[in-house]
Amino acid sequence: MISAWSVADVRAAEEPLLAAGVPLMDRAAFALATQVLADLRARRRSVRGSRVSVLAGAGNNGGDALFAGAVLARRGVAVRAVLTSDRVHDGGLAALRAAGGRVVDLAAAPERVRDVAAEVSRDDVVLDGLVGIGASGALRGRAAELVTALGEGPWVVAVDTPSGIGVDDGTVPGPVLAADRTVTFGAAKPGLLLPPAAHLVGDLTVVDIGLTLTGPPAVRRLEPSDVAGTWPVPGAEDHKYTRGVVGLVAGTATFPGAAVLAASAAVRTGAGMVRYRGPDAVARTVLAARPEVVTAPGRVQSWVIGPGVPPTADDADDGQLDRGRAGLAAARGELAGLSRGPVPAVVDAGGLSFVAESCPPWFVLTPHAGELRTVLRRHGEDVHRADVEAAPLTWARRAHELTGATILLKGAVTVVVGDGVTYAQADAPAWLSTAGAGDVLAGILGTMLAGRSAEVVEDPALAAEVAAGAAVVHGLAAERADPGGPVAALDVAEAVPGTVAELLASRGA
Ligand SMILES: NC(=O)C1=CN([C@@H]2O[C@H](COP(=O)(O)OP(=O)(O)OC[C@H]3O[C@@H](n4cnc5c(N)ncnc54)[C@H](O)[C@@H]3O)[C@@H](O)[C@H]2O)[C@@H](O)CC1
Ligand SMILES: [K+]
Repeated sequence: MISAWSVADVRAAEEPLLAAGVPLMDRAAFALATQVLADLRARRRSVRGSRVSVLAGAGNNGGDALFAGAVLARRGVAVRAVLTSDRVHDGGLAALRAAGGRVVDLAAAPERVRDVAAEVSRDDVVLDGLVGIGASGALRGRAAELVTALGEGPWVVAVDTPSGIGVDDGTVPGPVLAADRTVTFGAAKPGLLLPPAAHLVGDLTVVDIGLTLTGPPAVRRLEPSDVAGTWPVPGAEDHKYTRGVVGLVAGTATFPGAAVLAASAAVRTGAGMVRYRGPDAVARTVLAARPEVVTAPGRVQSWVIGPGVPPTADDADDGQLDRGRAGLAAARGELAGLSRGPVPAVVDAGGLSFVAESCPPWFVLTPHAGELRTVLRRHGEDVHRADVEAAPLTWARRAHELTGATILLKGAVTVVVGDGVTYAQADAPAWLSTAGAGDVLAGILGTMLAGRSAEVVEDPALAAEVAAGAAVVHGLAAERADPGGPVAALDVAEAVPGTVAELLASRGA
């Protein structure tokens, strides 16, 4: 798992060490320089004679970059520091000069921004030390002008964070130089994992500078090993009810495919059984694709409600909205017969249209940005889809506060907000953004929740962890279905058994 801590937590962890005179900046700068040397060797074989620009802002972030520049200059790299502010870290600047680095002061010569940007663009590596965890708002002044003027070209290494991202919330309020690599100090920061800023981070390298971070992380990212470690493997005593039965309310005569995709994914993820609830015509289509599915009512350990169901009854919902409402009531534990007490539920697509009332955390809503906007508007928030896309964490959190449910906000980076926990999962290859991918995710998640049904109802934070785990499995299955090309949703579902087998095999490794 990658854990990210807030700026306040990182500063609190630094404080006692700085008071004790621990040379944190030296450690950070040395680790940064070591990484840049490795990148230079990998990219152009020889370090000597290569050219590096250090973009240095006013604070300690610039200090890190300048000290690293000094280390590089001593190794024979031609280093140019570009200063964007009339303040600069004196020690860092002195070290760079002493090591033979050149200095361009843009604060003193603002008219040179374009020319300097053109020169910097031709370098082998650019170190972005304009601003780090001290950033407030969008990048301003000469720093903003320089970043805007810089074209594509050099390999960009961001120092601690890509300058100008919302370090705690992952927003991108203004110009940011997209990094190929981010070397971050002490711990990852939330904005490095959260969208949209996460798309500007490149490869993330977390450097240990001796900070001890206590308390829960602000944002986590599960890795495959985390999912492998908690996957329920059936034993000799298990049967379909202990494995978990998934109740599925999905599809209509107009959208039968969603039911097939969600059912296939649930079967392929290892559900003890899938009970399909829906119109006869759709049930026949589902059975034709997956004869393992059962259509008789009975006990379930989780519900999946809404894939392929329209949001309003006027759009020929074929009775699915009523079946979905009944399923949700059962998941609350209010309908004896359909389940024994409360069970987890995945609420997707059309199912989202009736989650107005307060939900327990074991309800996982799985909207994309447009659907989240609709849920929020129903709760009185004046919000547009673009707002959700610009600040996914903020709005997923708000939806969690308003509904009580765990929120899985789908996107290239999926954000999951549950009871006191947040996950940001970047598992999905871009090829996965196709019709039906969400239906498959719902089936995978429903099965994973059914397998740990009682635990999820008992532990308010667990639904979020399972949801993040489902995003991992979904992404891995997509890669397996087609490494590097177009991928069809049903192929992703079919790739889940191999994915799970690989995860389980890695447990012993
Ligand atoms: N505190 C420490 O002990 C350590 C700090 N480290 C480095 O220090 C950084 C934090 O240093 P600082 O607290 O000095 O803060 P930063 O260097 O991140 O930024 C503060 C400076 O940037 C300016 N600034 C803020 N927002 C801006 C914006 N939107 N546009 C343009 N300029 C803006 C401010 O006026 C201020 O001068 C970390 O990110 C890390 O790189 C590391 O050396 C590790 C140890
Ligand atoms: K930076």
